Amino acid sequence: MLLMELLQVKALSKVYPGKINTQALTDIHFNIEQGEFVGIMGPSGSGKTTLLNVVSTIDEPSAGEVLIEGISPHRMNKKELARFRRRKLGFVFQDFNLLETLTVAENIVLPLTLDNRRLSDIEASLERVAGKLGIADILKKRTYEISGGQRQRTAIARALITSPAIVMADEPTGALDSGSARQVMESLERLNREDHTTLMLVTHDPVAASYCSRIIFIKDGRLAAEIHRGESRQAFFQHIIDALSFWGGHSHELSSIRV
Ligand SMILES: Nc1ncnc2c1ncn2[C@@H]1O[C@H](COP(=O)(O)OP(=O)(O)OP(=O)(O)O)[C@@H](O)[C@H]1O
Repeated sequence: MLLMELLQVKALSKVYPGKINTQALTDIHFNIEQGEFVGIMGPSGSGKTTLLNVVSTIDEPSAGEVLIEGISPHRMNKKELARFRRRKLGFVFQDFNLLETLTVAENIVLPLTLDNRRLSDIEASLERVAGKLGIADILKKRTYEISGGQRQRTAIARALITSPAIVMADEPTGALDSGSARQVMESLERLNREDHTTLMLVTHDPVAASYCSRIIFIKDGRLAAEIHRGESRQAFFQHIIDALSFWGGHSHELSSIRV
């Protein structure tokens, strides 16, 4: 497949109005190509979540433009935007956002049932994503009966079931122990490698970030640096640590971490 700019972010700024305005993002430019796995890092308060929220249409930009597959979702009306989100975007959150009263399977297929798909299509899609995420054997369980890592893999399966253009994740490993975090990141890496799923995630965890193919650092709401992964995840991890100690962002916590 030809490389294509799946996401284009142009001159993006975000101001939160208040007694004193907060300039959370200033003149951000970057692109994500189809099949990339991009991490966003930076110190606390640097604007990572704001960036993800504006790019993922949860929030509105104050200036500038976001294009997804060449289309500007921020110009859509409410109904168009809801449909665009459901079909084109996959969301993964730190705290999973699963419905406790539903089973794992029911949670995963929710976006399709909301879209009135045929039952046979829904079942085929469920089988496909559950297999990919290694959760085929827990589909009948309720979400309170499964582990944190399994919950997050359920949430990822739900994000993927519509075959979205891009999956966006905010601290997907933030609520997990290191072993479950690793499994979740390995699942995401596999989805990216085998299916060319395009992923954008915000993380402060350099181990999680080392599974990405590119990291964009932001500081004080501006783009600060960008690094690419070569062959080895170990070497990329070291690059990330070096960049964090230069640009700021949790590097002091890392002295004893194993990759
Ligand atoms: N809803 C809001 N209203 C006003 N100011 C906000 C709002 N959300 C974030 N901010 C401010 O915007 C700036 C960027 O915040 P943001 O949450 O995007 O940073 P972050 O890099 O994700 O931080 P963290 O790593 O701590 O989650 C901060 O100064 C923050 O206080």
